[in-house]
Amino acid sequence: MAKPLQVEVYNPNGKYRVVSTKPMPGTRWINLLIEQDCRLEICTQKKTILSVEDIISLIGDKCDGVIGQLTEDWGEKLFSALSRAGGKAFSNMAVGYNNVDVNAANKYGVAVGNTPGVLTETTAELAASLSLSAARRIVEADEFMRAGLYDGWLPHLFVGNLLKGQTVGVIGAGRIGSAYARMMVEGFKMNLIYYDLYQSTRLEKFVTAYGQFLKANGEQPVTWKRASTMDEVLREADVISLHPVLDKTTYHLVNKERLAMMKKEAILINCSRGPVIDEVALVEHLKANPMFRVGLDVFEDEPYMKPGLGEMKNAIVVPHIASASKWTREGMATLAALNVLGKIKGYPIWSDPNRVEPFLNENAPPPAACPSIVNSKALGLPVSKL
Ligand SMILES: NC(=O)C1=CN([C@@H]2O[C@H](COP(=O)(O)OP(=O)(O)OC[C@H]3O[C@@H](n4cnc5c(N)ncnc54)[C@H](O)[C@@H]3O)[C@@H](O)[C@H]2O)C=CC1
Ligand SMILES: O=C(O)C(=O)CO
Repeated sequence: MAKPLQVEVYNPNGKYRVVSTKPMPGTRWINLLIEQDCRLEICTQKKTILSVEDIISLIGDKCDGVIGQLTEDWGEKLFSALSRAGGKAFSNMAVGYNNVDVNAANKYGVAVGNTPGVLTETTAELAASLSLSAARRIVEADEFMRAGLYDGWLPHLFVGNLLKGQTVGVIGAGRIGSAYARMMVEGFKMNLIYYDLYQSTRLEKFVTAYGQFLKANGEQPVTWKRASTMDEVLREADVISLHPVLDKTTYHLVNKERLAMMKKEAILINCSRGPVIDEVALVEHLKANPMFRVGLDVFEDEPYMKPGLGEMKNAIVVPHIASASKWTREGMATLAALNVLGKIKGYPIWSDPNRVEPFLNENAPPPAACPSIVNSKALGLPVSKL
């Protein structure tokens, strides 16, 4: 028999058994669970990505709920194991849940939570950082400096792109895409073109109002346009940032043909999910177009990069850190724990997953609701009146 995974146990006599597959930042989430009579078991095994078998062993014979990670494969096997153990709730510590087979969860009556809202600005800030770093070639310049190659100012040294007055393109203007768009428009006075299945009226109103403000101050106003196709964004924008969910419709959304539509000196940013870009085609495109630059937080075969990507000077690569601010990660842990706790306690579902602030206020008890359950309708769960 395989050796059991290492766990740390809090409140051993708690009535409800909750498992967290990883230690998570902060302590509030731990306290919230143990104050509500949960025995919490946190897997502390030194193994970055747990297998399905590892998680089945953590679930064991009795488990009321699990807090898991986006690196885990939550499908039929795990939901059936959780259901057999009496579990009714699982929450990803992430807003994206492409690692979860929601139909399988529905089949076993397991509620699936995610953590929207708390990571919107943090993720958008990283997309903005990558945009700036790519435009001004910051990583290349840093490497050059550290290599001792700088021997004096030169007119052509690391010349990049001025963002002001250029066009920023956003694909997927939901919570994060809209926050990124606002940062780039307001911060750098860029014009906006976006593509989404839905109209983002709040974003449009923001850019209109900011444009009017600039005009009233004698400056060139910024503009916005909602594109009717994604290709329009790719052709027109100078900086393009990808923020859709990953599903069948967005897999390889950016492929060889679409890369060819983009401007030769365009910048492409991906802080959504790796498979939204065909990474093999991207490597070829980067090789053929040295002035084209990318900033990537996510990768098609995470944690691996496709061959050649790591050697490309025109690529900035960071290890899926877009949501990595202390406040956000602690908030994600809190929301994930409250999703599981709320379902165990029979609480209703919070009516607006875009308005999660009441759950994050450390000076007040959280509302008696599950902050965000993605399959609440399918399971017929009641909605909170709060
Ligand atoms: N790199 C990281 O650390 C992080 C990555 N993410 C990723 O970002 C994604 C978006 O998060 P939110 O903005 O909170 O979600 P959201 O649901 O508010 O926004 C997603 C948007 O994508 C749009 N969309 C869906 N299919 C599309 C298509 N085929 N073409 C164009 N637009 C499409 C939707 O209409 C929606 O407006 C998450 O699902 C997750 O995968 C989120 C947080 C951190
Ligand atoms: O929340 C998500 O979807 C993430 O990728 C976490 O950073």
